[in-house]
Amino acid sequence: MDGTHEGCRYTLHRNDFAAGPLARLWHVKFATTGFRTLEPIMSEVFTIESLDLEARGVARSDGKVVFVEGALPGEQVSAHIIRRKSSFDIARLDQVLKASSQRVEPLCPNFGICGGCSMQHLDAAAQVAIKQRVLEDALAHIGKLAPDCVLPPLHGPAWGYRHRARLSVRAVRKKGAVMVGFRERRGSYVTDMKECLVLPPHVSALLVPLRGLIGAMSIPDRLPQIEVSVTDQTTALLLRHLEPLAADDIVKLRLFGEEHNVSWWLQSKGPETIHPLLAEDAAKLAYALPEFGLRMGYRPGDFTQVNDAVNRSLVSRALRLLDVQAGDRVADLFCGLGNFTLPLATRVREVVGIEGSGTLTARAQASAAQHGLAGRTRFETLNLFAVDVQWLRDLGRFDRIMIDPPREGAEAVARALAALSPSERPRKIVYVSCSPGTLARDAGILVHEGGYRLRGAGVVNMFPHTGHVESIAVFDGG
Ligand SMILES: C[S@@+](CC[C@H](N)C(=O)[O-])C[C@H]1O[C@@H](n2cnc3c(N)ncnc32)[C@H](O)[C@@H]1O
Ligand code: SF4
Repeated sequence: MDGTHEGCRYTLHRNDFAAGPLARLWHVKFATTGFRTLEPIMSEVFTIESLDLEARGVARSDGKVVFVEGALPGEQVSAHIIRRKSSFDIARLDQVLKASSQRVEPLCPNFGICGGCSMQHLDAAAQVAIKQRVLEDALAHIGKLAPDCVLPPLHGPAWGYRHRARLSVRAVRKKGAVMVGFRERRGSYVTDMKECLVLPPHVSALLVPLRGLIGAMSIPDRLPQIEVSVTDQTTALLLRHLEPLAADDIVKLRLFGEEHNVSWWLQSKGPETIHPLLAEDAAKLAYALPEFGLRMGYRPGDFTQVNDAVNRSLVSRALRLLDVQAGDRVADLFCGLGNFTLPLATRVREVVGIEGSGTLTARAQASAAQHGLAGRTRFETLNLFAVDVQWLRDLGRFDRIMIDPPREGAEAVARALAALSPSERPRKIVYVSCSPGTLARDAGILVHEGGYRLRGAGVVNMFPHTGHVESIAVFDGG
C-alpha cells in the first residue's frame, strides 16, 4: 500500500469530526499530573498513513507528525497524546474506529506490555511487506538506488524461534516477588510474564520455575540476567551474578539443571569469566548446519544468529547468491564463529575469515580444524572499521566477498572495495545486514563510487513480530 497516497485520500483534519459522534472524545480516564491534580485525557481522531519500525502508526495533525502506538496504516483511531516534542508527538491508542483488514488478534497475553514484540497485531505477511518497504525506502533515499530485483523474503517459524535470548531478572525483596523475562515496552521494569511465545516452548515453560529458583537463592537481587542458548541437543542458561554465590546456591542450580535438563553457566564479571557450572558441559553447546555437515561449537555470550531455522536458509542463500565455484578464493568479513566461513570452505579452494573478536576467530579456527577444513581456512582478528584499500590489496585478490557487519555497517570495507580497479574487484559481494540504513549507505558507496551493480536485495524474516529488519543484498563486480 502506498502510504502517502492512502494517507492523502483518507486524511481528515481532526476538526472535521468536531460536530459528529467522533468529536474529540473526553475519556473517563484521568491522568495524575501532580499530587492531587487530575487532568482529563483528551482523545483525538487520527488517520494512520504508515507504520514506523517500532510498529507505531504514523499520522499527521495540523502538519505535525504523530506516532500512534497500536494503530495500523489505513485505520481511523482515537488516541491521546502522551508526549509532545517540537517536531513530533507520541500518542497512545484508545479505540480503533475503523480497523485495518491486516489487524489480527495478538496471540501473546503479554503483548502491548512486553517490549519483546511490537507487531503481533499485524498479519504476518503484512509485517514482512512493511519490512521490505523499509528496505526499499532506505536504498532509495539513503543509497539513491534500487535493486535490479527484489529477492523473495526468507521465512522460518513465526513462533518459538528465539534460540538465543537475554532475559532480565528483577527481585522485589519487599514484595517477595521475582520477575524473569523481557523488559516492558515502556520503562525499565521486567514484564510480569509467565509464558513467551517466541521462545522455544520448553524455555517458555522455565520462566515460572526460574522465578522460584532465583527467589530461593541467597542473593536474588544481585542476579540481573539469564542468557538462554538453545540448540537441537542442549539448553544452556548463563547466569550473571554480581556477588559470589553461596555453596547452597550452587546445589540449587545443579538440582534445577537436573530436573529441567539445562546446563548452567556462570558469569561474575566480563565475558572472560564465563564458565560452565559443571566441567562436563563445557563442550556441549554447538549449533548445526546440516546442509554442510557442520556443527559449530560456541559458548554462551558468543554471537550466534537468534533464529536457527532462518540462519540455515540464510547461509544457503548467501552461498547461492555468491555463486561460489570450487576454485574460488573468498573473504568472509565480520565472520564471527565462522557461520559463513566454514560452509564456504566446504565448497571453495580458500576462505579468509576476518573478525574483531579474537575469542570468536579462535573458536572458528577450532571448528575448522575439527571438520578437517583447516587447510582451506585462515582467520584474522582485525578492526574492520579502520581498514583501507591498501589493506585489501595486501590480502590478495578475492573472487567473492561475504560481509555481515553489526548495526554500524561496513563503511570502511565498502570504501576499500570501491577503490579497487575493475580488474581487482571480486565478481560477487553478498552483504547481510541488520540495519537497512547502513546497508543503504554502504550500497551507495559500492554502486556510485565503485561501479558495482546491486543485483538483488530482500528481507530475511529473522525476528518475526519485532521491528528488526534483517536483509541480504547481492552485488556484481563485473
Ligand atoms: C552480525 S555479526 C555476524 C557474525 C557472523 N557472520 C555470523 O553469521 O554469526 C557481526 C560480527 O561483527 C563483529 N564485529 C563487530 N565490530 C567489529 C569490528 N569493528 N571489526 C571486526 N569485526 C567486528 C562482531 O564480533 C560479530 O561477530
Ligand atoms: S517477547 Fe514473548 S512475552 Fe513478549 S510479547 Fe513477544 S511473545 Fe509475548
